Amino acid sequence: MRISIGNDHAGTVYKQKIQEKLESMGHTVTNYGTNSNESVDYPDFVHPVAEDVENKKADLGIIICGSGNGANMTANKHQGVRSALCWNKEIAELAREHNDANVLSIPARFVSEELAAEMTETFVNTKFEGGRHQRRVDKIPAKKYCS
Ligand SMILES: O=C(CO)[C@H](O)[C@H](O)[C@H](O)COP(=O)(O)O
Repeated sequence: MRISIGNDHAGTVYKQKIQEKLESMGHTVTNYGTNSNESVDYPDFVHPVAEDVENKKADLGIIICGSGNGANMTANKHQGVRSALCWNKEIAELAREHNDANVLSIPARFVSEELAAEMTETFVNTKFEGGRHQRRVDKIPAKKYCS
């Protein structure tokens, strides 16, 4: 898979570990940084990931900030992006199975590096179930209520 990844200063170490794991699994990773621990603004590093997913240049995105919320909010501003804030493997699995999430948002300051890597593996390896969930996912865009 083509996977784009972005993070702020809170997620640099986690990103490095996750990128290594994804590459060892055979995925092609595009890293938008930051690669430093110096304070930065998470939208600058999350928008490029969401744009790749929106424009189908990436199959999935991984975004990491301190709480996961700012990154998640940023990604979900993009058309066709369904970014899920996840804090355990079960939530990551459900985000794919039920919500067809295409971006995983990781709260680096609230999960261990090991759990972050495990959630990533689960997210990438889990398929959308479709069926009743497809109907619900189709209703997520707000325009469905405006037409
Ligand atoms: O969690 C975040 C956004 O949702 C960011 O990663 C920041 O870490 C958070 O806003 C805290 O910022 P700080 O400059 O590291 O104190």
